[in-house]
Amino acid sequence: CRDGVDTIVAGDYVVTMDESLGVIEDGAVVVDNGEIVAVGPAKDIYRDYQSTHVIPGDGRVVMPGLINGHTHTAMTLFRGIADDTELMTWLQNTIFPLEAEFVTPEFIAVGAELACYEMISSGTTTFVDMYFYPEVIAQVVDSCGLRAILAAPMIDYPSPGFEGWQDSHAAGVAFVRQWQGKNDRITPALAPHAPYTVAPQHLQEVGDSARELKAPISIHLAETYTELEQISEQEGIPPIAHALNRLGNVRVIGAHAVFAQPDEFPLMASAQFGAIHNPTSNAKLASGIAPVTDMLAAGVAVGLGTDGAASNNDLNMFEEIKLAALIHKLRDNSPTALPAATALSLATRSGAKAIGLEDRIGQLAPGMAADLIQLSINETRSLPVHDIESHLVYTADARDLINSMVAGKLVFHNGEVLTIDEKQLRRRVAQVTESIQQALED
Ligand SMILES: CSC[C@H]1O[C@@H](n2cnc3c(O)ncnc32)[C@H](O)[C@@H]1O
Ligand SMILES: [Zn+2]
Repeated sequence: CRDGVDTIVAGDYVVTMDESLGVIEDGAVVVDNGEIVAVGPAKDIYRDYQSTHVIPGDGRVVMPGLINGHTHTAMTLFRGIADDTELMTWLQNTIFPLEAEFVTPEFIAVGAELACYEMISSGTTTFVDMYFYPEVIAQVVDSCGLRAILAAPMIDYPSPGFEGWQDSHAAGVAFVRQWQGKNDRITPALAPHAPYTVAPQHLQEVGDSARELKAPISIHLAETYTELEQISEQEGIPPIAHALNRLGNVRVIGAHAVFAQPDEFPLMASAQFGAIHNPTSNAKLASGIAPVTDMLAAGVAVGLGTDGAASNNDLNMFEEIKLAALIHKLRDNSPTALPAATALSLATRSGAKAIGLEDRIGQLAPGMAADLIQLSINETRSLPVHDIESHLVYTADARDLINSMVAGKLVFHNGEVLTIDEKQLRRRVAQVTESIQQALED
């Protein structure tokens, strides 16, 4: 009997997302030193391990923490400020001007903490972000305990903190150098905004920098039909092929891929590429529905994201999982198009592959980081539970969250975010909101 492990987390079900372990009934997960050391039937775990910290499992399910593959954290402060327009109008007429006026390091500190609060309380344990002042976001992530890939924005146009390409590129490289190897939970990355805001030779420069730094890239790709038309006309090939050709052999996390073309799929599947599907944002901006089932069938790694809270308007991954499971049935005119298990995988195992962290997260198995969530399956409003995967996709939501753990440390317990001072956060959000509202009235 091995005693003294940090934590044992039990569940009526442990949904491992691991191919051989599958779903374990009456199971438990053993956590030590930030990692999972064993997963199995609870009776075996209690026979083999002891801990002073045992989280009981009656009426609960344990699963991998959710992975949000595409966010713009501090856009939480623009929630609901510009609804019901299409992407280019939304960006150019509203969002870019708002960002020019309001985005400062203090704005980012408040907005990013608000985003982390929301993600922690809705079961996300890892996210991939692309927003201004990533060094400020990194401090927030460091202290709130989440895991993140934080990508420094690069764009050819003036934007908060930058004149244009040269200084945004230099700042991105400096950010990666500053944060690489500093915190196990934080992977610094580079974020050329999109093929329509970053010139082809600049994409090539980012690719070179990313290779030199061994850093991943996050980029918006093929989000709208306008982008497909514009890039195809300018470059003679569609946006994803264009970006991957220019960026070269480097890990690329491509947000949206709504207009991914079938003849791009083989390249997407063979490159170090992941497509992040953002169903709510794509629906709200009327961009379209990404060909997720076709990409999966072609072997492309696909993850799931919310996008920023200004185009969603929240960061709740349970909504994305359910919406993905529903809209692909409609798109493909088939109820079996995206089964519950596949939808769950987009936010866990497949999502981890799409962002290049499949060796650390996305499954509950020995050797993986101890990033997991425990949800109630005993709420009267959602009884009974006949099929746990169906329950997690179509019925469960953030209200069911009981515990959330990242790298072996609890960040959420019984309705409380343990790593963020909620009262102080609310005061800071109120101050920024008032200043935005005042400026908009003037
Ligand atoms: C360069 S930092 C990120 C930049 O992207 C903007 N943005 C937010 N959502 C989207 C989207 O869906 N497509 C393209 N660009 C988006 C954000 O406002 C920042 O300016
Ligand atoms: Zn985005």
